[in-house]
Amino acid sequence: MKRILGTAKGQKTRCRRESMLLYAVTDRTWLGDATLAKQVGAAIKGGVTFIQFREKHLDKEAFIREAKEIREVCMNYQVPFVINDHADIAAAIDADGVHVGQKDIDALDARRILGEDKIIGVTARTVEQALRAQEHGADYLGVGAVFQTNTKADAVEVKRDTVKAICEAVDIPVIAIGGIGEDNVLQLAGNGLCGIAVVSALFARPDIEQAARNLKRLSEKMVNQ
Ligand SMILES: Cc1ncc(COP(=O)(O)OP(=O)(O)O)c(N)n1
Ligand SMILES: Cc1ncsc1CCOP(=O)(O)O
Repeated sequence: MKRILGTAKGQKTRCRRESMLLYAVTDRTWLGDATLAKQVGAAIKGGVTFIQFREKHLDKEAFIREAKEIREVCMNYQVPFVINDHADIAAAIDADGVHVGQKDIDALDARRILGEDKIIGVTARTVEQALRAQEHGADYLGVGAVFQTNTKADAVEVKRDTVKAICEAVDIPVIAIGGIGEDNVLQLAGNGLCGIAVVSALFARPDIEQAARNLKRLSEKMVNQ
């Protein structure tokens, strides 16, 4: 069932649709001599509108240290900053929110941990999951993998019809993720998406700022087509 949410006067919007246009998910795989903070800075300069800190191989101490550094960069540029999986760490370092999957804590529990003002993103691969997440207070949905990806070993493909059905079913912003690059962004047009989430199409590129510029332009075109 559709629920009217959003931007009416006096209503709280934790998550503006414009911030979902180009959502970057961090990954240290391609760091080389750079720092993640530098890479994230370049991505934001190029037009990234949202950052998710997703690091699967750091111990807790390094995770928190690095997350605080990236939070600082995002604060300087006033770009929303969420943490993947760990609502407790998001609360501890005062991140803007958390992104959780179907195997992580539920949005209701994340909301209990983070409070009313923080952003909660949820991964959804079916309309049922999407509606449940919305009902449980999710602020946006990440849907994917929409294309083949080498970045997430256990990624499951979500068909285009399902992406469209999810966008039609919910009122919160929906972004696509998984295997998205400059060559295929426009294939996502016409489904009701608010933007794209990318990892390798940014962080594996030698010129991250330029890659962000290109992806932002394409995402805008995709959303408005
Ligand atoms: C924006 C966005 N969408 C989907 C995901 C995937 O989340 P999840 O299913 O929890 O998988 P992991 O990221 O934990 O591997 C995401 N991270 N971001
Ligand atoms: C985190 C995640 N969730 C579904 S696919 C994916 C990885 C996307 O990475 P890439 O943009 O490099 O394909």
